[in-house]
Amino acid sequence: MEQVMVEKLIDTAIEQLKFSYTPYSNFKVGAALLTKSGKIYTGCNIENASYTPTNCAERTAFFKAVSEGVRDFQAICIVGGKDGKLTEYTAPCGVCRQVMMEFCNPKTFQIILAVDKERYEIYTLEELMPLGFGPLNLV
Ligand SMILES: O=c1ccn([C@H]2C[C@H](O)[C@@H](CO)O2)c(=O)[nH]1
Ligand SMILES: [Zn+2]
Repeated sequence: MEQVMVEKLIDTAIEQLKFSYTPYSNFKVGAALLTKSGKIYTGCNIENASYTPTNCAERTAFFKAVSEGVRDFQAICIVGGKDGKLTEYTAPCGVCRQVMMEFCNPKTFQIILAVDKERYEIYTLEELMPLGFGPLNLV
């Protein structure tokens, strides 16, 4: 992916931190999900007083896209930190990795973990979900 697109995804993910609803953990996460046609779906984490209904930023972005009929995913950028302070990489939780397995090609889907535009790492889904279980296993 071109550097300019990586930077746009990082900026977009950081912008979402302001929408993050986290009265319980104060851990704010933002996501920017890029489709193959170049559209970006955004997401933030949304917590709940009953805790388990909490939705991660990544799944918010995926479900927004899928609910609009869009499933041609290319990459996702994730940023996060306590009180919204970005000091370390925030990697997707296991549930979000499983949702990615449902809709993305593990060999090509790119996961960008970022702190800022100068500090980021890019992984494939396969690297973060080795031996994952997905739709092809049911064929
Ligand atoms: O990759 C991650 C990891 C955690 N969270 C959220 C869930 C919860 O609101 C808070 C603390 O786990 O961070 C995400 O949105 N994405
Ligand atoms: Zn998650």
